[in-house]
Amino acid sequence: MITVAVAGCAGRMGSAVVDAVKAADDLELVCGIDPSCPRSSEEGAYPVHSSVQDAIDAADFDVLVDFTRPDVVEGNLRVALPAGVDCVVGTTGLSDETLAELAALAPAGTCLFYAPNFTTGAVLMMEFAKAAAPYFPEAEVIEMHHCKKLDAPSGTAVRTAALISEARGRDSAAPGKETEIAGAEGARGALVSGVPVHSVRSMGFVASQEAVFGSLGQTLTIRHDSWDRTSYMPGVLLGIRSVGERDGLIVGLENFMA
Ligand SMILES: NC(=O)C1=CN([C@@H]2O[C@H](COP(=O)(O)OP(=O)(O)OC[C@H]3O[C@@H](n4cnc5c(N)ncnc54)[C@H](OP(=O)(O)O)[C@@H]3O)[C@@H](O)[C@H]2O)C=CC1
Ligand SMILES: O=C(O)C1=N[C@H](C(=O)O)C[C@H](O)C1
Repeated sequence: MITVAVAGCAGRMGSAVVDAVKAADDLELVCGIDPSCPRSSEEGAYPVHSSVQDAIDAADFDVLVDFTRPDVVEGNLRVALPAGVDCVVGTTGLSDETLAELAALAPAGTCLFYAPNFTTGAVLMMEFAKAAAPYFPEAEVIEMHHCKKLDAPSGTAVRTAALISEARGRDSAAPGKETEIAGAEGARGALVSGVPVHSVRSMGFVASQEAVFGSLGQTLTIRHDSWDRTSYMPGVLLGIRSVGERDGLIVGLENFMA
């Protein structure tokens, strides 16, 4: 049995993870961590703590899952990793440098696993974008999310841009040569790893992304949509089941996909 604590258990993702862990025969939900936690406390089915330190003081668990906030996750990991708790992190907004620094806080045998996106479809979308990148001089990323998302651009878009940039080894030719219209700066998006990234926030979306490639007389669009947060759960459970056998920093669900 793998024992699990879920940070952000009252949130959109955290509450779905709680349900998925409870439904899995080989996993045991030890507690949640969430200072607001209305849903969990009402249900009363499992203890909910207001900090990771309180959770560690109260009970042992093998894995901490974190779906909290970009301004909270680092503090949670600074407590959990030195205590030797394997961490499965979906919260976006941490830089590569910070992830490496946090992983170094953990004793040998402890794993920090971060996936900017836990859906198999988004992992494949990024792999296909990486494969296409060398063949197209232009590439741009458009990501579309629900209005309550706190960060922009999305973690998936940042990772996709980095993969495109690595695969083609040069910046896009497009941005920077246009005349900016006063009051409309930013129309060409944010340059991430040399790739323009555009963020849309609207009701109706959960999470969608297009990687748009262009060359002479042709475009290639690679698109992924998550229409429901259940799409992330198989990947999160795979991460929980896999981290115990791994060590150090691992970035990306592709590392565990067969
Ligand atoms: N990697 C992936 O596949 C995915 C990643 N995400 C990422 O996950 C993160 C969470 O997203 P989402 O579930 O939509 O956000 P929510 O705002 O719905 O959930 C976050 C929860 O964390 C709580 N929280 C705040 N501070 C703490 C703390 N110190 N300890 C524990 N919990 C805390 C929040 O409480 P309060 O509301 O009171 O602040 C809230 O209940 C985001 O960074 C998002 O980008 C989302 C979907 C998929
Ligand atoms: O906040 C979200 O909802 C999502 N966040 C992740 C990201 O920033 O890429 C993953 C997915 O896009 C949903």
